[in-house]
Amino acid sequence: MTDQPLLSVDGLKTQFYAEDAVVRAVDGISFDVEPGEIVGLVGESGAGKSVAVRSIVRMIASPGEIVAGEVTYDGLTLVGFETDGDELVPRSDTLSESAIREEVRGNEIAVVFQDPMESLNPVYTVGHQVREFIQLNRDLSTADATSEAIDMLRKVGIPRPESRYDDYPHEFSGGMRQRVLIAMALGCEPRLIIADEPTTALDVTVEGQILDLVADVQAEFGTSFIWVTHDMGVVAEICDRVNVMYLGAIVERGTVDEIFHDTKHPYTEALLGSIPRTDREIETLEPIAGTMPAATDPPVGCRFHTRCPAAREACRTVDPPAIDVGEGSGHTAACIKHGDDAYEESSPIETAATVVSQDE
Ligand SMILES: Nc1ncnc2c1ncn2[C@@H]1O[C@H](COP(=O)(O)OP(=O)(O)OP(=O)(O)O)[C@@H](O)[C@H]1O
Ligand code: NI
Repeated sequence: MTDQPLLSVDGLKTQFYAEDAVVRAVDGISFDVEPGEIVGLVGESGAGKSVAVRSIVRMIASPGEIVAGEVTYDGLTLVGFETDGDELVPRSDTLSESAIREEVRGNEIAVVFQDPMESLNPVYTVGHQVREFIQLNRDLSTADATSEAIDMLRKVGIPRPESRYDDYPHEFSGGMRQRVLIAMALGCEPRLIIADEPTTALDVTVEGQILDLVADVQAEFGTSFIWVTHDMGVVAEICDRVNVMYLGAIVERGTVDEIFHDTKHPYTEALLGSIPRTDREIETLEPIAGTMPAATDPPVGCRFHTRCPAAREACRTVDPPAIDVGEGSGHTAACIKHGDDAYEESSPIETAATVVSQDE
């Protein structure tokens, strides 16, 4: 492909500073989003998904800080650093926070966060906010924007949108508020929508409706999406490509087909095994052994080795790079099982996963 990616994330690192520890929430992730594609970001709770997408649009508040990496969107530098002596400092071409707020967020990139109240103003009616948001981003008369707002509210499954238009956010349930945010995002026709688990709180019927709507929008406008979820079922339904995240890092990346049918990373495998799928018996579901270590103190070597069923001695020392495991398709796995002699030559170690299976 000669096309430039719409969004490019390279080596992004974001940390939080606690009293006596540094939380390495996002620890050097890289991925691209091509025009018109839906990219999944999937992983367990605490993997760093929300911090990653917030970093992309520079919505990290103190005590958090983006400390390294680059994010470019359509030629604009959203995050960029250069060295100054032995320090990394923001590069001069990096957009200011106000420029990102005014020129990028909303009209170019719409963001749907996990908590809808973060984005809704309690003192204005829902309809007013949706209409204003649409008008801010599209050249529509108030009358046209009002009917567009009502139309979008209907499309995301809000019953009687004409009368709900004049209700305030607190008169909506959490699920309804989440749908309002999705309506806002879709209604302003951005080129990229970043959605952070927007359907997790909704029931499966509504979730299905919204995923269908996303597919329609994608087909009609060629909109790109980053879809954050911990649900592999959602990934299978709407994503083109997937990034699997564990403890601040992307451990496997590939097309949906590669991730599901040619799984290369033991974490992805465990994740798939722990989640209900229509093609598996419920009885075969197994939770991922052990718990994710704290992001203040990620394991040395491979960050997944403490829970990995396939871990060997070498996994304690080698921090695995993303290894190309496809045939030039971009399928990568950060696991030394694939093509590192050190793995072959070292012996299996006891981990949360192997101890559990011995107990059975
Ligand atoms: N404001 C904060 N201060 C300190 N640590 C934080 C803050 N926000 C997030 N973290 C830490 O960053 C890490 C990643 O959190 P994040 O919310 O990105 O995970 P997630 O993958 O989105 O999880 P979930 O699926 O539960 O939403 C966690 O260890 C979390 O505790
Ligand atoms: Ni999150």
